Amino acid sequence: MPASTAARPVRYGYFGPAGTFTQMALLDWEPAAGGEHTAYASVDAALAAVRASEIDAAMVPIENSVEGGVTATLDALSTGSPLIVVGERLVKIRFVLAARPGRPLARVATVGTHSHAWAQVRGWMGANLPKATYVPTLSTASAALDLAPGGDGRHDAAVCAPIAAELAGLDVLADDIGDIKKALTRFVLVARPTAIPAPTGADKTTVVLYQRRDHAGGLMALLEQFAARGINMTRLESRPTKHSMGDYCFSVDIEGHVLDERVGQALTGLKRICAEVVFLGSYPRADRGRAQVAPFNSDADFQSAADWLAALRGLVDNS
Ligand SMILES: O=C(O)C(=O)C[C@]1(C(=O)O)C=C[C@@H](O)C=C1
Repeated sequence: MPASTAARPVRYGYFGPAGTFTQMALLDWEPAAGGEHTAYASVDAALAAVRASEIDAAMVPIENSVEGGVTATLDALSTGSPLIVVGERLVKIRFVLAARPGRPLARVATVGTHSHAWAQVRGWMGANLPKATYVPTLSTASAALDLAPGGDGRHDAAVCAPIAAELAGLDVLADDIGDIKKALTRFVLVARPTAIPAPTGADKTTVVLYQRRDHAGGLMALLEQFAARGINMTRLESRPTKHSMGDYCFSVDIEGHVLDERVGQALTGLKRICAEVVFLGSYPRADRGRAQVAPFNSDADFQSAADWLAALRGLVDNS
């Protein structure tokens, strides 16, 4: 998505407030100077604003290397009016424990943060503040902002990014408290389905698959569509459809672009056998990694096979 069109700058939204890791992802995509950046209090609110055309695109978290999928995002993308992912960013996660000036670590009994952040510091909390009670907040930055002058936070300390502690005027009681030092969160930029980004050779495609009916080997039949075309998957998650107990859909990321023959053919196969295939976009990979393609699945391989079939069909006597 270009930063601006001739008519006006692109209007971006993000899961905020200022100081979230999501804002860092958006600033990495598009420094604030070039466009409008609006903070939304939840993933749902940011995506609803895209759907309502209040903004052109929203940055939201989708996957963390420690805690896994961000279910609010997966669910909001798979239902409702169509949206597509037009890009992604990876952000290194570094957490601090921050409190109002003057409060020592020994007087921290309650800790506020986002549920995904809490899951990433549980070990540190167990070792350093074993009696602390967890207080869920909308985001890591809102946990910090609640403790700023005038804020109504009832927790004693926040787990947040260093920038969020700074913006809220808090003291850092402990730095780099994540249990896994190399933690990364993946964020996606989501827009209304206008133009799909052109292939770059290092792309990903995201789909949500709904089975026609639950049956033995059902998931295997879906995955075979990828395996048979040498396609590597980078994420697979099952999510309840919310219609009935035990009814699941599958959210999948694969390597490749909808214009790649092998991806197009796999999607065609899925469309045939699934009740519904929600296409959530083909977009450049943040890590620029090129697709692993099993032998004999290149565009040229598909083309020569198609030429062979066309030649055979050309011999059919239609008279
Ligand atoms: O609360 C934030 O700062 C966010 O951007 C959300 C979020 C997430 O949803 O996973 C992003 C990165 C961290 O892993 C923790 C929280």
